[in-house]
Amino acid sequence: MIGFPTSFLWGAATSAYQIEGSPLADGAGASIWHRFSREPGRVVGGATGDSACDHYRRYREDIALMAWLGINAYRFSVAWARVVPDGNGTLNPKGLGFYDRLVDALLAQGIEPMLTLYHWDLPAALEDRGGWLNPDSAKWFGDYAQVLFQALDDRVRLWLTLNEPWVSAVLGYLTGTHAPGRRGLREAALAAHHLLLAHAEAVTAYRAVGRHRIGIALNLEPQYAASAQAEDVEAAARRHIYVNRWFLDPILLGRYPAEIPQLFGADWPRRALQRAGLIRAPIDFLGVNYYSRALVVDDPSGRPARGRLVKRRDAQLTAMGWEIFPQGLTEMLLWIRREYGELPVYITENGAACNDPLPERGRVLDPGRARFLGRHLIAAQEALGRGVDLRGYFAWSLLDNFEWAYGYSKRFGLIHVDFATQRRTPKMSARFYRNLICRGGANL
Ligand SMILES: OC[C@@H]1[C@@H](O)[C@H](O)[C@@H](O)c2nc(CNc3ccccc3)cn21
Repeated sequence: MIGFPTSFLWGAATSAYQIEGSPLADGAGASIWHRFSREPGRVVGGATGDSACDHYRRYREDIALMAWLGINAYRFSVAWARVVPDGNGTLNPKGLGFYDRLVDALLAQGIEPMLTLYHWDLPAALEDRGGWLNPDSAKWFGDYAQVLFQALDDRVRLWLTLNEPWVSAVLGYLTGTHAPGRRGLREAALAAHHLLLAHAEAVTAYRAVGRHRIGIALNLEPQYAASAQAEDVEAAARRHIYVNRWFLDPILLGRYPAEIPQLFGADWPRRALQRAGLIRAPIDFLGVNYYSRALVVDDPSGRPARGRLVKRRDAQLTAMGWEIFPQGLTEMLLWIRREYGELPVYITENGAACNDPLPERGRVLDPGRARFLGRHLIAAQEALGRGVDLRGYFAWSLLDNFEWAYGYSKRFGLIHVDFATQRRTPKMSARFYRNLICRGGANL
């Protein structure tokens, strides 16, 4: 088995709304998650990101933990409304100042920053102007990206435009389970199209001023038919288009999959097809967020892909109910290479929610998470050995944090957070990952 290259990035990932807290501090504007989490019934336990991990104030302590962990890279996101409180207008120097200090503190520890421009927390002021349904949203995002490129491209060398635009569009505009909580197939398709145009706007802007590399992080999930019956095989194929190709094709090929308008039918925004070519602004690398596979049965009532997810009776599941399926990571990475050619890839998220025990004498025994990480790193190593240009791995997540609609009820962290006291406790999985990084991933 081929080893990991010495240049391999061993990282951990977070996002602004999930860890920072202080959402309105120092002139920051509200985001759609600040607003959505306050709506009754939206988040388990009525939780909000008001405190989260208090990272806005404790970032130096957290960077010391990163240094102890031995990671050489850290993926974080910028809260758009901290930097541009009304989303498209006056800059907030204090908001930008936080990220300026964060980047400097990371570099001082030899930790490479990977900056995600957008991780679901749209400024609420832009939602009031239609949000991702407004055709101007691409320009709003491009203007915001430009501000960050100017301020940080002298130190940030790895940029991501969007985190999982599929989730933003589908959960934010179809199922309504994420902010802004709207429900409509037409809205989801339109939001998705504008998110893709926004991605292209930022990449194009970066080409004019940027000196380093820019990509996008996508949730990619291999779709398997639950049986050999033709209707299940076809349902899995439809969901593969819906979950994976809907975004990969326009970003990497400049066209939507032919099947997409059929899946959406009359709800598909007609002009989208003509403008798909604008979306292919060549990227330098692809971020793959991998958690699990999907097992699919035919479901004529399921919209838009007419497929339903099932679980094998003997499946090993995480605390999210997601099947633990490391081989799906190898297969997804190999498929991307076959389908879209040689493109550097980073695993920008991979991790598991576990029912961790409470800290006891300064220890949290989470063997399941350590095993999850180990098995997925073996799967990543397999892909490397078969020619995938894999550049790095970012464990989700550095810290237990605000897990969106699940609030604080699901823990993904390598480091336990007691949200009442903000005490951090590295888990067994953190020690496992630290030891693994120390030996460059050898002897997995
Ligand atoms: O759920 C764990 C993480 C989440 O905390 C991150 O913010 C987000 O980037 C993230 N994406 C996935 C995988 N994609 C997904 C699919 C459906 C619903 C929610 C997430 C998992 N996660």
